[in-house]
Parts: sequence; structure tokens; C-alpha cells
Amino acid sequence: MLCAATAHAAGRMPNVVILATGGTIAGTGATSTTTVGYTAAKVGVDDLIKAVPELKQVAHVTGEQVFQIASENMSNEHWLTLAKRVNTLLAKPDVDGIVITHGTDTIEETAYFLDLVVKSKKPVVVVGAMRPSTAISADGPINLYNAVLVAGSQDAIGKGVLVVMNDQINAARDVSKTNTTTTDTFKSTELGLLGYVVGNQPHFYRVSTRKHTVDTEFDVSNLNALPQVDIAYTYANVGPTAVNALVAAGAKGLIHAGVGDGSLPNKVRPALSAAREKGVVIVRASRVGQGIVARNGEANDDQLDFVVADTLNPQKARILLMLALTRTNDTKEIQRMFYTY
Ligand SMILES: NC(=O)C[C@H](N)C(=O)O
Repeated sequence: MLCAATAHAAGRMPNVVILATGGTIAGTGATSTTTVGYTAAKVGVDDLIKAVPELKQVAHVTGEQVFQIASENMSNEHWLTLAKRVNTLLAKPDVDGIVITHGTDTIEETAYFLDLVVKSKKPVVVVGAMRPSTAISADGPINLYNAVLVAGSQDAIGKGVLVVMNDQINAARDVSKTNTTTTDTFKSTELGLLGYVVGNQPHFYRVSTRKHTVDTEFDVSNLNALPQVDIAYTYANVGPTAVNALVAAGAKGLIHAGVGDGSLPNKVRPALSAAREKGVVIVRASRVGQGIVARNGEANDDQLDFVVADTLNPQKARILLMLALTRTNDTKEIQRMFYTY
């Protein structure tokens, strides 16, 4: 077998733990042609593993059912539970890598959260499927097989948390779901994927230069909750209602999903400025989906005391801001974090 893992160097197959959380990869539909309108999160981890007997050829696989949910129901509390379990498992010398099966709707968020809080260089791969397990040409089994190959590979060590779908390897920081239903939905847009899984082997061509895992300052081991951070979306004719409601509901941080380069409509700017004066940390992001939100570009961030999201999309900016707020309220420090991770 071509799977080259540290464990292989020691003359054994890698030990990979599959942590199952639900999603479409564990979904079932009424018929084999049901590819929408199915029920997510039905099949247990043992059956997911049994459905891919080829896994035995590339790793010693064990499974744990951590949750059984559709990923639109993923919460901060789920993330803390999952991250703690991942860190506990990776601290064991006999665990070589972890695969997390997950719904695709929020896979990019869970992967980025773990990328910032996992304290190990060992591979962590998040994987899902766009078709339920009962569908013709279900993509779950091949995605799971590829994910296990990557998680057991020494080439994946130190690369941060990875999302493996559709034969492609993507960095957690940069990958996003870009199509509502197709199997080639996960893209790292202009920043590029890291590699492919072809011929029973991962092939890496690039790395993410942003710090992750063992090189971050975030530690969730003693956390049971995360600071409340919400997202206010902007569009033509938007007013301050959402911003004011989120602040009134207790947000400690707000991501402004602005138009273009994070532009602030005149009707929203005073509400955000007032929120900042109350101590809420404001991060300017963009709804566009790629590109940098430039500091002091579409707004005078120095004067307003705002932070910019750099290239993070709003949902990933929310994650970094929550973790940043576990360390500091200083906006200069938070801006440094957005240029570091
Ligand atoms: N393809 C999927 O997994 C979608 C599903 N709603 C989920 O995220 O759990």
C-alpha cells in the first residue's frame, strides 16, 4: 500500500480514530434517488466504518459517536466538547490521526475552530458528504476512505486541520462550501487547495502560511462556554435594526458582513460606532467570499477602533473573534490575531 505514515515507518499501520458527529454522510433517504429531502444524522459510526471495508487495508480504525446531529445545529458547546476529545485522543502515543465525520453546512466552521485550538501536529481531517448514505453514487464512502488515508499519512503531519472531500485536500482556514448541493462544493477559492488524494495516496503541493494548532495562543481545556459573537449582514437598504438587536441581546463582539471591501452603509455606521463605545468589538468582514478587507480602506478603522477580518469570511471571523475575546479585549491585539491566524 502506498500510504506512507510514521506508523508505517515503525512497521505498523496507523491508528486512526473516527469521531462521528452526524451530517449527510450519516444520512438516509427514502429511495436510492433521494439526494435532497433525506434525513441527516441517522447512521451510527460502526455502520459508517462497516460500509467501507477497504479502511482495514490502510489503517487500524476505531470509531466513537460524539454527537448525531445535522451540522446546521452545531453550537459552541459542541465545538468545545469535540475539541477536548480530539486533544485527549491526540495526546495518546498510540493515536496517529483523527477523522471527524461532519455535516457539510458548517464543516468549514468546525474545521477552522479545531485548527485554532487543537494542540497537536498529528493529522486531523474533517470529512462529510453531499449525498446521503442510501443514494446512488453516495460520496460518503470514498470521502471517508480518502480522509482516513490522509489522517494516517506522515505527509499530513503539521499541516493544520484539513477538509478532505471530492479527492481534494483543503486547509481549514481557507475552505468554504460554494455550492448548495453538488459534490464538488468545497473550494479554497483563489487561495488554492493543498493537494489531492489520488491512487491511494495524499499528494500535497502547498501549505497554509497562517499559524494553527500548536502555534496558536488559544487554549480551550478549561472553557465551558465562548463569548457571544454574532454576525450582522449588509445589503442595499439595510438599517441598524440587526446591529442594535444583537448588541441589546448581549453580543460581546460583532462581525459586520459588509458589502464589497467591507463597506459600511451610512445607516449602519452610527450603530456600529455606538456599539464599539459600549465595549463591543467590531470586525469588518465582507459578504463577497474572497479577497482582503483592507484596514482603513472603506472605513477609518483607526478612528472607529474597529478590526478588519483580512481574508476570513464572516462565519470564520466569528470563530476567531470568539477565541480572541477569551484572551483580550484590546483591539490592537485582536487585529494582530486576525493577521496571524
Ligand atoms: N451535506 C450535508 O451534510 C448537509 C447537512 N444539512 C448537514 O450539514 O448536516
